[in-house]
Amino acid sequence: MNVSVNLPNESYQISIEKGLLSKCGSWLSKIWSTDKKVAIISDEEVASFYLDKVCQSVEEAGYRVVTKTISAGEASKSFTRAEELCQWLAEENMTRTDGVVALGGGVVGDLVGFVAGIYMRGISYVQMPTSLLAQVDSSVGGKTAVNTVGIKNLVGVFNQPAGVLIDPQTLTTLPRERISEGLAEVVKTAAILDVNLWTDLQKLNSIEDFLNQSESIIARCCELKASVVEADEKEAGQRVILNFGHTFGHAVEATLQSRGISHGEAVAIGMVRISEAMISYGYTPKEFMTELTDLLTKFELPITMSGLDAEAIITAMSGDKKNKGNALRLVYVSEIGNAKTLDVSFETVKDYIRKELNA
Ligand SMILES: NC(=O)c1ccc[n+]([C@@H]2O[C@H](COP(=O)([O-])OP(=O)(O)OC[C@H]3O[C@@H](n4cnc5c(N)ncnc54)[C@H](O)[C@@H]3O)[C@@H](O)[C@H]2O)c1
Ligand SMILES: O=C(O)C(=O)C[C@@H](O)[C@H](O)[C@H](O)COP(=O)(O)O
Ligand SMILES: [Zn+2]
Repeated sequence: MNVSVNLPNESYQISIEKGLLSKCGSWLSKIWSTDKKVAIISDEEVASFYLDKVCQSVEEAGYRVVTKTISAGEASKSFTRAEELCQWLAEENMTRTDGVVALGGGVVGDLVGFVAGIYMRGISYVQMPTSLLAQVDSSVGGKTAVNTVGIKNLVGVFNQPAGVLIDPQTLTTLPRERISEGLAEVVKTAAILDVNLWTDLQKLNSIEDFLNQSESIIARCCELKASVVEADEKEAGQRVILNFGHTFGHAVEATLQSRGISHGEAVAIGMVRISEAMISYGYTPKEFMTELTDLLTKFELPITMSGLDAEAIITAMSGDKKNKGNALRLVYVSEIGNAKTLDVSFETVKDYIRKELNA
């Protein structure tokens, strides 16, 4: 299955097929000439499963290959890792006419996409996402970033990949809680963009049921995200709806890093929290909450979290990139499959959070 992302300057294809990773060299040769040197960057866990296979296929296609692995986990989305990777690319004499592959989950994708955007002011890169979250969301659309001063994705660039290769077979080695994590972004995508996908998700009985249909659901999520990115590549307006659940979610994720909360778990909690608030003010229909929490529970995701520190959440939210002056731009579901935004003063949000979390 192929999905196109049509942009004024950098259109690209997303190829989705079980087993495609073993043929990634010939896939790559349709995008890059084989005289390029290719730097494949992965994390240690993903590398242990897939790096040899990818290297072999890329070399067989005729490319010169160099490889680098980083530690797995969110802590790698840092300036320090980005600088180390830039230094390594320089040591390997990588030039602007060469190419970089991001092989891994959203952490590798966001970090490597950022490095590819700044090394020599830009070197071509492709995404080979191996986690569900990266296959349905982070590998598409060109948002790249590192975290700093306790704020998620504070520094980054919009940098579209030259192509995205998705092999849903990689989900067989992904731990179950990471499948759940990716399903949080699938639920988000359906909630804001596609009532049909929402009802399809409701018909699934379990994570296993989802895995049986993963290829078509991944493709649907990519199509939906591509349509938003095509309409508003750099988040001047409509793209902001992809941030549903992320204002509170990112703050939870940043403040609970030491407890090992994942992005998807934090987004699940964030979607529930914003929907609670928006239902209480009459912006989101009441029935949405039961449907949302039923889906999240079925996919083994949290819907609430105790012990959140209101002041730490407020501080993390102050760095949200959607903020406009002293207002927070909040994304809410107006009806299933549609989302809208509401600008609310930071003072009002602070009062609400203190009231809710300190109750
Ligand atoms: N750029 C975007 O648009 C966008 C969208 C959503 C999320 N994100 C970012 O993505 C990150 C989360 O991504 P993630 O959930 O993929 O986390 P991750 O990259 O940390 O991967 C999760 C874990 O799964 C392992 N893993 C990945 N693929 C595997 C496989 N096939 N088999 C076995 N293990 C595997 C990784 O080594 C890691 O330990 C966050 O930093 C989030 O901010 C970015
Ligand atoms: O692609 C987008 O746009 C998104 O907002 C997708 C989100 O799922 C993702 O977590 C993104 O990285 C959040 O972006 P940010 O701009 O809030 O850092
Ligand atoms: Zn997200």
